[in-house]
Amino acid sequence: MPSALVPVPVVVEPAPAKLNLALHVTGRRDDGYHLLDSLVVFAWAGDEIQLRPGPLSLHLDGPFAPALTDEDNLCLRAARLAGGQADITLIKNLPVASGIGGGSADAAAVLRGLARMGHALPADPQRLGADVPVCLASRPARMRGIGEWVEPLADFPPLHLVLVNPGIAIPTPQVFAALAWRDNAPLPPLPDFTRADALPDWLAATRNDLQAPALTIAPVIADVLAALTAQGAWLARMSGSGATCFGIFADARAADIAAAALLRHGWWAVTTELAPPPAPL
Ligand SMILES: C[C@@](CO)(OP(=O)(O)O)[C@H](O)COP(=O)(O)OP(=O)(O)OC[C@H]1O[C@@H](n2ccc(N)nc2=O)[C@H](O)[C@@H]1O
Ligand SMILES: Nc1ncnc2c1ncn2[C@@H]1O[C@H](COP(=O)(O)OP(=O)(O)O)[C@@H](O)[C@H]1O
Repeated sequence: MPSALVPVPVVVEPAPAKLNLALHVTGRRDDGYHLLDSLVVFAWAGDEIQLRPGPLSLHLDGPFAPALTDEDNLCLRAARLAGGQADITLIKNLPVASGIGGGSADAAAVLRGLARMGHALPADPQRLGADVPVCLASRPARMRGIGEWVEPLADFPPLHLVLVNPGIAIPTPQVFAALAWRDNAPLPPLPDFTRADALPDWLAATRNDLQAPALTIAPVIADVLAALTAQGAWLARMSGSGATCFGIFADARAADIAAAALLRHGWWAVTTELAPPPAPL
């Protein structure tokens, strides 16, 4: 007689892409890390983490899995920091080293997933990366310090986004090292973003200070930004240390048309919207 199949419980945790809608570099600490003031949001487009009971192990799947190795993977480092055991599958949908926090979002998703399996969150998630605290929250937030101060925002308007990566991985330290000026003003005061035009007006008064140094390393970023603008984005800007750029469009149809055109350049391009916050832990 065949033995009864016992379903293995799976915890599925999304790892949404992190987007720095604005990023001002406001100083540098003695240890070389930079002080940031950034408005961060999270998009549906992202990786996926699956956790099954078992000894610690990692399986890589998805279109960008070949760009990664298992040993130094942030998923395993996150599980070790939390003292958790799990058989982890990472579906890698996001380009690697591309300014949208893929590794940090994966690490944060592993920590959230392990918490759902009964493990405590580590007290110091930023040891995994400066972006991990904001990725743990995974909701619109202002991020300061080197990333350890995260203030979630109460309300945020929906956005129709296109993410574009020209296929160049840029190491984050190289971009910070190429900064010409490190002592910029903080972000302007945050308005009530639900007010009509508050977000476009506010974004127009902000920048990504890492965009200029990234352009010196990967000039193709200028082509990506120009293509997003030509497709009708009301804002085209690089995220984090690049090279992924985002365009904000008036509606989903305009974003879809733009993404189709950008794919014809041979670039990675997806339409997406803001992700809902993770289920409470
Ligand atoms: C620049 C940002 C903006 O959100 O995003 P990404 O481009 O990585 O997505 C982040 O601050 C990146 O965070 P994360 O990728 O976790 O950085 P870490 O692994 O801690 O640091 C990688 C390296 O970047 C530099 N670094 C990072 C963060 C920071 N506030 N100052 C820095 O100077 C340091 O040289 C550090 O050695
Ligand atoms: N799960 C992971 N996903 C992406 N990158 C990872 C992961 N684990 C380790 N890394 C390493 O972390 C570095 C930063 O990758 P990533 O977080 O995608 O970039 P960024 O911080 O620019 O958004 C890469 O060099 C990559 O090799």
